[in-house]
Amino acid sequence: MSLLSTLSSFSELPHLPDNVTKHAGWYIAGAAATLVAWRALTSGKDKDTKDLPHPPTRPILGNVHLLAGSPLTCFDTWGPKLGPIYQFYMGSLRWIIVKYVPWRGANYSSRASGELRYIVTHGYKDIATARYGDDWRKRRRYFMDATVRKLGMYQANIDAEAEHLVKGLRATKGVPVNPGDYMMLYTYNVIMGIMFDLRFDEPSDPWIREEVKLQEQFFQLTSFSTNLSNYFPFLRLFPQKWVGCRTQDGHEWRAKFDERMEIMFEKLRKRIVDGENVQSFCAELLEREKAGDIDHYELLGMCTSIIGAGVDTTANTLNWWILSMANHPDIQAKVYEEICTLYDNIDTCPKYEDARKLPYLDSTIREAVRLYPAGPLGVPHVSLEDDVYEGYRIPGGTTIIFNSWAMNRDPRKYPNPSVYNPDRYANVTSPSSTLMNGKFEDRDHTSFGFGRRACPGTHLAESELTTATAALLWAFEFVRKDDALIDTEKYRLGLTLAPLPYKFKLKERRSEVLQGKALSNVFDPVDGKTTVVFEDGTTAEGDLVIGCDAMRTNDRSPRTEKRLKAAKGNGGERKPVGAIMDYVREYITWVALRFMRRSWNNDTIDSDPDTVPLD
Ligand code: HEM
Repeated sequence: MSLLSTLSSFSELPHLPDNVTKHAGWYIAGAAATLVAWRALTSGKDKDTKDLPHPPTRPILGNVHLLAGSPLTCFDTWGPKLGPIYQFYMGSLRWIIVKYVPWRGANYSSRASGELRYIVTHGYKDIATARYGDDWRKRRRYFMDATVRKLGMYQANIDAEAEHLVKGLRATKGVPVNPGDYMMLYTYNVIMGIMFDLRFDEPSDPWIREEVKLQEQFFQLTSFSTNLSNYFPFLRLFPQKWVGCRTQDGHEWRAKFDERMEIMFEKLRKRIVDGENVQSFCAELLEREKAGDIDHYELLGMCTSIIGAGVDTTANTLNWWILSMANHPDIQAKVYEEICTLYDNIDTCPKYEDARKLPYLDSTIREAVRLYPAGPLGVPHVSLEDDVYEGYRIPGGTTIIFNSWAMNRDPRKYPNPSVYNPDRYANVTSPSSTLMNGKFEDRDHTSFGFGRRACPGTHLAESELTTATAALLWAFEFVRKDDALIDTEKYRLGLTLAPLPYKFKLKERRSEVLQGKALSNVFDPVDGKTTVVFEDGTTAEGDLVIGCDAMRTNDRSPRTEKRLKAAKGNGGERKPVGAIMDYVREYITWVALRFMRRSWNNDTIDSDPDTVPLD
């Protein structure tokens, strides 16, 4: 379900006017007649081309019922049988999924339309959902100017944030916390530093909690079950509120996000007016707005993309890397040894300039990015024009998913693909940001996307990951809570791919040196407890818990908020009958999806007569 949520945001259809509902019968009859006529007119055409293979489909549903469970597993099953390129149906929509198809040209570089996406981006005036064209190119160029050409200008910030990350975790004094919150604070602060020259101290800061909530709401707003009419257009014949289309929530989300951004911009303007020379990306954007190069909505849209794409992705990659270190003490020890031998100034927290010279550390990061891509199915692309690929017809406007998950785990390229083995990158020296622009076969992995839409934040992500991992490992040892390996093949697929909550201990390595005193931190492998002695003589012990649950703390969807307000009787706008309808709709959706899965989950590709024969 969660993946579908992500994917669904790329396939919404335009809204039909309300009066459609009055003439539903005529519309259905008209649509059926058009379909028959179209079939008659087009049959026999394109004799030289063929349709792509596809898994068995059900009338109306297509393949939605199979994907609703675990899409990655579903694609893992279909892929070996259907080959490197095949199609499947999301209700009435045909999507294509590819593996090892190195399309780089403009044709496969656009994005799909969608009503909610239109709302939350002020009409695609951002980077990530913008259609291919001059406006997208311009915004992407401005962004990359800051994060590639001028990255050096922000590096001191990133170094300082990595040190804050270490200090923040040390300051918890062994009280169990969720380090995932600290990773998120780190990546959010890096982005806020670049955009506004601003930072926050604590993950518990109300501004940060609100941010976590907004990101989660954004994800829910574009989720599968709230947008069923994307795939089943006949649902558009009903009032959209009945079928869960949450346009009003989309407007509210946008208003809230804009309000927060305007507060940031106001602070920035004031500092500039006061004569401060603020070096920040948004200060540059304000200049560009003044010069008429961009309008205010583009300004806000770009902020949406950068925060939306740049925080959770890198934070969860760090969570996966920590998990990998905790699972592999031998690998962890080797990285630490590399830090000790190659880094001269071991008494101070390493900075990027030193960390980037540690090849084994670099391999451990690449391996985590390969095995756990933040967006395992990337962001769907859309083709602009009709095309024929190896004899297959690919109509313009088709949604195309690049299956990074499968590509990164192909045993032909990565022997024992699910094993965390940094040595596979022993001879790779070029950064991913360089390799992704070279030959497809030479890439270290495909986690940063494809062609012209490939991630423009790759350089920044590389710098953030290198700086933070070196600082963390310099300061702490990650120790598994018990002997059993933490299961890395289970995950939560929400906004990005996140590990399930897992427990480990942070054993401080350098407290003595950092504090200038012979303080101790002792990990007892027998009872599994770590005791840290602090400067003031106090001691503490405890587990540190990491996991995606942190991303959900305090989370409440707009709908839940309204319900709570209504329940408290404090005048929430939603009337009780509206709340009941919400429950009923959610329940029906839930039952329907469970029913569909139970009824058809015995389907196999081979047993279905509709399946296109495979060689
Ligand atoms: C480990 C970290 C990251 C990973 C794995 C990652 C991955 C991706 C992927 C797979 C895409 C879609 C590419 C495609 O459509 O083919 C993407 C797009 C994007 N990413 Fe990243 N990303 C990361 C970090 C960042 C950061 C730090 C930023 C910015 C601060 C960022 C900004 C963007 C933007 C703006 C897009 C949309 C590009 C477009 O549509 O033209 N990403 N990213």
